Amino acid sequence: MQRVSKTWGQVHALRDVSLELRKGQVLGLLGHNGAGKSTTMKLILGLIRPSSGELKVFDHDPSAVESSHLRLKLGYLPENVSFYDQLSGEEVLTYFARLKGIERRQVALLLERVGLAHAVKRRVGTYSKGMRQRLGLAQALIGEPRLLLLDEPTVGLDPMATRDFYGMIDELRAKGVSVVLCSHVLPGVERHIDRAAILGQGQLLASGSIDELRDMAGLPLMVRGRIDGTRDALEQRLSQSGVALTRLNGNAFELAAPAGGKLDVLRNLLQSPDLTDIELDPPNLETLYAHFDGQSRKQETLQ
Ligand SMILES: Nc1ncnc2c1ncn2[C@@H]1O[C@H](COP(=O)(O)OP(=O)(O)OP(=O)(O)O)[C@@H](O)[C@H]1O
Repeated sequence: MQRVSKTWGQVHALRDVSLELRKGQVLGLLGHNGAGKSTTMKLILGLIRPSSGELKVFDHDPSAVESSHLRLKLGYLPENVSFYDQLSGEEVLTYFARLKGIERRQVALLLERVGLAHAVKRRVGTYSKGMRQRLGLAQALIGEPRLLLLDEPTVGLDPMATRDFYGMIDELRAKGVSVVLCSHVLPGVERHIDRAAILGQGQLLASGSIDELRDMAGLPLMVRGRIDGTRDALEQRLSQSGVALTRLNGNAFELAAPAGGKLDVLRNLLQSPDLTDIELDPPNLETLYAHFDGQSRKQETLQ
């Protein structure tokens, strides 16, 4: 995507967004409600066209009529999956496979892969929310797509099913499948994505690998530890390098080591003979998301 904008009347759903996704990469697309995530997915699918800018999927304009063959390479799980309730899971998937021109043979394998083998003959109307979501995933995987677009894929999945889902994403990534993953459920996502793009009010607030986002944000490393005896000496030593120590219960403490000076702080800590425990908590995806989103809201208030 090169400087892509999309407007709906007065609404700027996307403004000047540039993004790139390579083969076998998983991109986490993050943003608050209405930030432009679904719009981005619909543009990639060719369901809508950009108001300006350029968008290419496998080197083609996805909305061009002659690009209909492209759709065979794409798999899409919409945010709200809805199926024909009167059909069984097997019938639903067979129907979607036929629409995509894919052999029925895949249907049973896919249902097994998403853990629905026991319910293939049951009517979808009797499925639980998580089972419907699994069926949605199976539908997105029909025809072994090269690019998967998943809108809130783990909504309704229990912790084990969520773990299985991310295991599946890791396998697909290893096979060279590219994935765009929209999620509001951030904990646990960062290990499975190569890059994150954070959208806010239709604008790209930040994008890069987790390490790049950490460098950009310059947030401190949170350090928690325990010390045998008094914390006074350590407190004094750290205050010389401008780091304040917060006393917690018992003889535990917490401090925020500045991004640029964290190694100095850690060396200082490790030299303390009384240190009995230490835990490091680098900024995670949730903290980074809150940072970039908060920064853009602050700027908006100032304008
Ligand atoms: N067909 C449409 N007509 C008018 N406005 C639209 C249309 N589709 C989206 N919008 C607007 O574009 C903006 C971006 O919407 P989008 O659905 O892309 O957000 P989102 O990030 O997917 O949000 P959510 O997390 O709530 O699903 C919103 O202000 C939305 O109201």
